[in-house]
Amino acid sequence: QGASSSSGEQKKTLYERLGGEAAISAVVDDFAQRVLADPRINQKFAKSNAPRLLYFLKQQICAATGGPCKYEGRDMQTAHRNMGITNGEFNALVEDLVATLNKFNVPKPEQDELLGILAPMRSQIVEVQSDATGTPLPADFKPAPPLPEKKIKAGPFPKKNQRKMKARR
Ligand code: HEM
Repeated sequence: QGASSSSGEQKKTLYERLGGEAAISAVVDDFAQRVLADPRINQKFAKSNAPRLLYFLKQQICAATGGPCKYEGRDMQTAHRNMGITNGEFNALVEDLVATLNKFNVPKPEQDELLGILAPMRSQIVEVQSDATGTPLPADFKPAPPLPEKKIKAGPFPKKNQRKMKARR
């Protein structure tokens, strides 16, 4: 694989190698189920709007892996502020993601590439340097509002004919 660029082959984006929109959507849905069932971290999600979270998570992963999306959510520090997320809880979330990636038979190189994209976000998300898990959500945490129904229905991925449609206007 390492020699592919010198021989002029096109390297597919991680987005394409993961399987594109349908695969990323299915992976995020499975991952979210695991997270919400994981007592090490699910308290943090108690007040949050799930459709909004899934929307932005899919859009962010699509964008970060070279897909056709633009991430329109809040930056990671702002989104996770005042949640008291620990290092141990960040690790637990990564474990849940790896379990999902294994379930979907995502090959190790692609898993490592995705985890490598997410790893630098740790310092923006973790507020408590501790291995503890299952720590409560601070009582004064205020979740972000739900997205408009229309936006959720349209989904986080650009419409396949969006470019054409815009040009005709
Ligand atoms: C690399 C790891 C992570 C990524 C890429 C990520 C990504 C995101 C994204 C894209 C959003 C939506 C932002 C928005 O609403 O504008 C979000 C929100 C949220 N994340 Fe994370 N996250 C990560 C780690 C974690 C961890 C470790 C926890 C808790 C254990 C967590 C808990 C939450 C919660 C509760 C929300 C909703 C916030 C609200 O309702 O205002 N995240 N995250």
